[in-house]
Amino acid sequence: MGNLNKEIRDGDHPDITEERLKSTFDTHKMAAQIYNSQRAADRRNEITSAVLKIPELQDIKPLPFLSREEKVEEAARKIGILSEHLYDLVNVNDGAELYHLNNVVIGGEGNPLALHGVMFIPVLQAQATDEQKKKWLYRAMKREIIGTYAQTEMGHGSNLRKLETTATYDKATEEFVLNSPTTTSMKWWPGNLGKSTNYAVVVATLIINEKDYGPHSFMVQLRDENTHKPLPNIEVGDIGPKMAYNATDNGFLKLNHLRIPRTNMLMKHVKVEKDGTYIKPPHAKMSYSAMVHVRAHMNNTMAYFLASSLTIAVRYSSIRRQGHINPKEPEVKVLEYQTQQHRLFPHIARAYAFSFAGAETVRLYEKVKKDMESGETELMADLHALTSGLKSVVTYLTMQGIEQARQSCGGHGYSMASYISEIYGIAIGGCTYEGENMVMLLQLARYLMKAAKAVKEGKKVEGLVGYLSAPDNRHSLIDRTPEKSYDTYLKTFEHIARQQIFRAFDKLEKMLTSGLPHSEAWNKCSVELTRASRLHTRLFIAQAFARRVHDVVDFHIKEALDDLLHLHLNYELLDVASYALEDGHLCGEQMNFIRSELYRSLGKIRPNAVSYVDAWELSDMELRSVLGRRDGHVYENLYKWAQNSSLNRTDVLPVFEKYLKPLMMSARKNSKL
Ligand SMILES: CCCCCCCCC/C=C/C(=O)SCCNC(=O)CCNC(=O)[C@H](O)C(C)(C)COP(=O)(O)OP(=O)(O)OC[C@H]1O[C@@H](n2cnc3c(N)ncnc32)[C@H](O)[C@@H]1OP(=O)(O)O
Ligand SMILES: Cc1cc2nc3c(=O)[nH]c(=O)nc-3n(C[C@H](O)[C@H](O)[C@H](O)COP(=O)(O)OP(=O)(O)OC[C@H]3O[C@@H](n4cnc5c(N)ncnc54)[C@H](O)[C@@H]3O)c2cc1C
Repeated sequence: MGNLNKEIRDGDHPDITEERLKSTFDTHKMAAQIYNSQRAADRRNEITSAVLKIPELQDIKPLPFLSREEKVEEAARKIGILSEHLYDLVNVNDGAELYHLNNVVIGGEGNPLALHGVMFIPVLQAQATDEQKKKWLYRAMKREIIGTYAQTEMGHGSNLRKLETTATYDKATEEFVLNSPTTTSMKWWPGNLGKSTNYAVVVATLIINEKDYGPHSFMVQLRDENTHKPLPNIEVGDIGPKMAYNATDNGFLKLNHLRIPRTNMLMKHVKVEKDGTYIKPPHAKMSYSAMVHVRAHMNNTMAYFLASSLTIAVRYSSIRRQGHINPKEPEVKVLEYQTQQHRLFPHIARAYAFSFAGAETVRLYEKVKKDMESGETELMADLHALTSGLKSVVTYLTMQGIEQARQSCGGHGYSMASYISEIYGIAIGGCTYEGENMVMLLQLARYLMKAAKAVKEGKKVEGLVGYLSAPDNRHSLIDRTPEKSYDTYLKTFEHIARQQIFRAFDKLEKMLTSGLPHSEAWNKCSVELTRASRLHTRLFIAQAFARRVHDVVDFHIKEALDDLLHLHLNYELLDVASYALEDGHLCGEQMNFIRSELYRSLGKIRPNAVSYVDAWELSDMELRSVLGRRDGHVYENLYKWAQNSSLNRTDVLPVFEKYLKPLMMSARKNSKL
């Protein structure tokens, strides 16, 4: 049968092997849970092995030692080589395989085709007519052209209805005139817009006969297909270095009365006829589909970022020895400290939870996408509410978890050798892109307030907000349930979310009744509203985790996931317990119960800690971290890694003669006086 932990190899650091030998579950079977099927988990490993055999696809040196130009070039070089091998390495119609290939070969810092795959192709798939697909989509899929999604402007990102770029219809020539009238109207931020792409779907405010029809999508050719020079009336460039993600050329774009044919507006759902007649889409927000596409997939991306940093931190914590618990025994692995466990294990549980919630979200997204193809839009509001809440909560909690992982690695966590700072930098972009987190929490709040209103009016609500109509206990039964029955926990989460939703609703209603205009009342309640959204979303995440554990058949996997779920529920509940203490739903005694369950959980997770992160099956190539090495041989490799520093090329730097020597000479001269 072999070892349950599939990462064990001869020659590994004995401390990490010791951890792996304790595994109570088969890590590859657990990978099947994380990646949603055994086949998907197998394919990831097959792809990694195949990539490792292609020398040109390996990093030329550790990425932190590359300049920005070198990063951009490296990513482009690899994209070129990948194109030659693509069909041998992956099924190009499988998004998960492509995503994995990208993570292994290129990593998260970006590449010239990042937005091409993530938004340009999806927006064409969703919003282009069949004729437009023939013209652009199939060429895009073959990579004959490279595109991006250019929506955000220097002055407006969140409030799409105030985009300043205009697309004015000229009936006489049957063209749209695209114009950026001000500095703030310049497109600013779109990934790969700066230097890589030659096409973009540009989102602009449609004007017909001086009437504003709001944001619409237009296909714009930016650069000559052969010379790559920007076309006339187009200014385009890179916006400069960012916190991270610097292999990507996020760009700016200024359109100067650029004329494009009428047929360049994406018209699957919405139309402008030759005579300027506007035909409405079946749902006003269908053109927001590319954003919903990314939001729906972000849970899994964030779970991946979180799992990556935890893999690094937990593996490192198993070989790092410092201090004593029993003074008579040798120094312990830092993973033995309860504080270290409390710092890391709840985030491991969250990474699993986000992945399971992500799988449910993608399923709903796929259904809505299919419905939309036939003009059916009923579930769009549910999906928008769910993805708005999840993208906000999951990115925020991921940020917290990655930072804890960094701190848990002590000083070496701060070195780029850990690579955690880059992962952090890439991940936290998610708090902002695809809708700033507060803005998106407030979108969910609109949906929750509608549901609360319906309940107050005596109507029954269903689906994601069904619990608002369900019976509630005055007091939580949390300490009176048999072990491994999570119903009472979930009921307590429901109670907390319900109370906060109605608290925000009542506050809003009171202000409205007092005569305050809706938008002002809304603003004055917005902190309470975002709290309601967060609690509703955290309930969903806990429910999705419990649903998955419930469905698992394999005994050992179920047991291991059950331990994580138990930790998750106790940790998360403690985090939001003040809401339940306020109205006496939980009492002090129950808080003690939750705390002691949490500490018990940490102990239960401890022997499997390395295996829980190993189950993500993240190879050394994709982790790019000295601290997170699979074999645990960190110290000698830290030293090797530092040799890459260009400062070590000579023993004495020119700055010595130029600045330091004169400084010291003059100081010495002065002290002799
Ligand atoms: C490797 C990987 C790592 C790295 C990968 C890195 C890739 C990064 C790529 C990043 C790309 C980007 O950021 S692209 C740019 C992303 N930009 C954004 O996300 C902008 C965020 N802003 C918005 O989405 C909008 O402006 C929003 C906030 C929703 C407000 O829109 P509006 O003003 O038009 O609408 P409102 O008046 O607020 O709402 C009117 C009604 O419409 C509903 N509504 C709004 N949007 C809806 C939607 N999508 N579907 C259904 N319904 C919707 C609302 O719920 C309301 O319903 P009722 O309540 O019933 O009336
Ligand atoms: C890494 C990265 C990649 C990106 N890629 C792309 C891309 O490919 N294509 C593209 O088009 N864009 C892209 N963007 C832009 C991104 O989508 C926007 O920056 C994002 O939507 C936020 O909008 P904003 O910058 O206007 O923020 P702002 O709205 O200016 O936010 C500033 C503050 O105002 C608050 N605020 C704003 N409106 C409200 C409100 N109504 N209620 C309460 N508070 C509010 C926010 O909460 C925030 O605290 C990218 C951004 C980043 C960081």
